[in-house]
Amino acid sequence: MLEVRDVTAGYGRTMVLEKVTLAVPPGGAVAVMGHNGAGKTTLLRVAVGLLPVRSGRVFLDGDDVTGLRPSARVRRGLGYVPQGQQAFPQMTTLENLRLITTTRERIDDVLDTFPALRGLLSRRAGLLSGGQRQQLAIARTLLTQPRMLILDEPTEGIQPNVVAEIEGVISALTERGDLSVLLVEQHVGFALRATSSYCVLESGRITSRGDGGPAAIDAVRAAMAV
Ligand SMILES: Nc1ncnc2c1ncn2[C@@H]1O[C@H](COP(=O)(O)OP(=O)(O)OP(=O)(O)O)[C@@H](O)[C@H]1O
Repeated sequence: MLEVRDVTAGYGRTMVLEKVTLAVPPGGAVAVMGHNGAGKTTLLRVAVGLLPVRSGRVFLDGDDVTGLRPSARVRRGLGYVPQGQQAFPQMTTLENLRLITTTRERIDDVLDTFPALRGLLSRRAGLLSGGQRQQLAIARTLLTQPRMLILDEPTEGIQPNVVAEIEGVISALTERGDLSVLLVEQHVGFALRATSSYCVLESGRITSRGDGGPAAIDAVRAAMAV
């Protein structure tokens, strides 16, 4: 589980987050929504340890990890998939996966979640579509066997006809029960279907939060229309 408690953080003298509190329970899935520039990526960077807090604390499985580097948080079960479908373009899909582990069983296990990648193992990552590269990026992170997975806008820049495929993969992950998920996502309908609760971030503050599910769409749209 992840808890961000009363966090204020920013860049230089500019504070982006103001006393943000958010918890992802064990096995739970929380969506963070908000307009461009609201501070969503900044919040994820604080959770991962890429940006220090100005005040407040970050807890992972109940332990205070505020002062820990990203690598130490990864060792404690945190997985982070940043924006932009990152992969090594000159390497094949399989080579990208084998950078994380060479254990074939673990790669096979992860490929069960991404059957679309099975036929692409010898293709260079630079030749994959955006949707395929996003699946590869998530697969690579899953190979580290995280208990807490953080995803930053996984459907961004993906062609509309394959967005549903990405959504299917993420919904399967949030339903696993042994994985907690924090998801930043612009597609409100999908984000609410895939998660059990949501919060809306506006100008670095959480202005609305509640249970997920399709019934929350109107509340989120209203919160984001302000
Ligand atoms: N490295 C940085 N240095 C200075 N300011 C930054 C930096 N990264 C982001 N910001 C600023 O912090 C604010 C929040 O940015 P952030 O990327 O967290 O927003 P976001 O909600 O994720 O937006 P988007 O949906 O566009 O990704 C913005 O005003 C942005 O310009």
